[in-house]
Amino acid sequence: MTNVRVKICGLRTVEDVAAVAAAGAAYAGFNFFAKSPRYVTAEEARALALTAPEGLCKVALVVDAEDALLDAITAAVPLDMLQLHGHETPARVAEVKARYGLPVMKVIGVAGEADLASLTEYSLVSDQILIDAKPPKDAVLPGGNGLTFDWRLLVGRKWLRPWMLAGGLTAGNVAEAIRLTGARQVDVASGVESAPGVKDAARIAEFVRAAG
Ligand SMILES: O=C(O)c1ccccc1N[C@@H]1O[C@H](COP(=O)(O)O)[C@@H](O)[C@H]1O
Repeated sequence: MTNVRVKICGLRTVEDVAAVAAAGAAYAGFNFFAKSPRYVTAEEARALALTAPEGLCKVALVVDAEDALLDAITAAVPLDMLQLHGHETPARVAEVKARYGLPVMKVIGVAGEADLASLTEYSLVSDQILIDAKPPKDAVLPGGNGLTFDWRLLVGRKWLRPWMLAGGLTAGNVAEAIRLTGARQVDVASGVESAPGVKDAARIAEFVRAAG
């Protein structure tokens, strides 16, 4: 385990989970957004989650999910956290947290200073905050696009909750992102893949090393 806690998101195979655990990442993310190349069904995620070693935090990524989907996911998959990656309001975040009894990480998409304004309000109802690049208006995916944002926006900031940095991180830029922002946790999806949705064990190991 490195000092900086790493989340590898969008795992689809047993080998992915093993690679994430072997590399020393702290979080393993399963993606339940159907349009994503990283999508897994609740049954697939259950099979993967059952192979995760104790201590690896298993996170379900959902986008504006209704209760029916969350009910199905939480019933099937042994989870440690929910990642809300859509337009969930603070009230919806609070509702999800209360209904499922799991820690909730709300995602804030950032393109400029103004996007940080909602962070305090979301911090009051979330256990963690994930700060990601805001997707382009015409993007199919609300995340996982391999896009960075201006990390200087985060310099010197303090928030009420633990937070994670995401958006276009790779083994080549993660150390600089951490140095600039002071992030103690980072998240990556596309930056450790050989093709969309295909994780690469060597890139995962390299990313975790570079973040450490
Ligand atoms: O990865 C996806 O396909 C995805 C789909 C829908 C919402 C979020 C998604 N991924 C999350 O996006 C960020 C950054 O991804 P990347 O490293 O820039 O590819 C990360 O938090 C993923 O969890």
